[in-house]
Amino acid sequence: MKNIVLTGFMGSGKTTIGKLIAEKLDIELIDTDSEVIKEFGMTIDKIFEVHGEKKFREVETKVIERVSKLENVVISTGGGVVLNPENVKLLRENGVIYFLYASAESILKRLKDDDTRPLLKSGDKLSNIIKLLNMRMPFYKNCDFEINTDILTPELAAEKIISIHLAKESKR
Ligand SMILES: Nc1ncnc2c1ncn2[C@@H]1O[C@H](COP(=O)(O)OP(=O)(O)O)[C@@H](O)[C@H]1O
Ligand SMILES: O=C(O)C1=C[C@@H](OP(=O)(O)O)[C@@H](O)[C@H](O)C1
Ligand SMILES: [Mg+2]
Repeated sequence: MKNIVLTGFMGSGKTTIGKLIAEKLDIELIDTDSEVIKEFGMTIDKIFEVHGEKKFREVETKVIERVSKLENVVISTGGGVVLNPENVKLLRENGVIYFLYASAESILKRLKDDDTRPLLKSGDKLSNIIKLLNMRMPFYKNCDFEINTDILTPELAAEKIISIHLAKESKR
């Protein structure tokens, strides 16, 4: 089976929905953030603080180079993975890309008490989300399927992706 690759903004549900899909299909989940955390031996927040975003992105791409070679897995990406076209190209080789859409308002609701995302830590959270989301939207739109998570529970979003994916696989 081709990999199920989840993309989308911070708080769109990539980690949560990826876990559910992996459980339901009984396949492995790779969360690229967890892989980067393992490489550095520190949290994302600490990596940004100590090494900076540029170094984080370099290691993130190394992780993508490795995990994109796998097959039959779910890959939950970090929200910035799609900014590098090379990452997207690699992920497409063995995978189908599902963009999890969430509105700025939903993202704020989901992340208002979160302090683990360095890019949303300083300044006004809603205006940061709107600015980054608008800038990134063309990158997210470069996907195979778009799933609107504003109107779905994680459980239903997982089921929807599985049904699209299995239908697509059966036609290959
Ligand atoms: N469809 C959804 N509806 C409501 N809350 C959600 C949904 N998807 C995710 N969440 C919540 O949003 C928060 C961030 O989810 P997470 O999976 O970490 O997002 P991401 O990995 O895309 O940054 C979590 O608290 C999660 O429970
Ligand atoms: O959007 C981004 O640039 C980032 C998203 C985060 O992952 P989630 O999308 O899982 O929150 C994490 O990779 C890092 O904080 C940077
Ligand atoms: Mg995540």
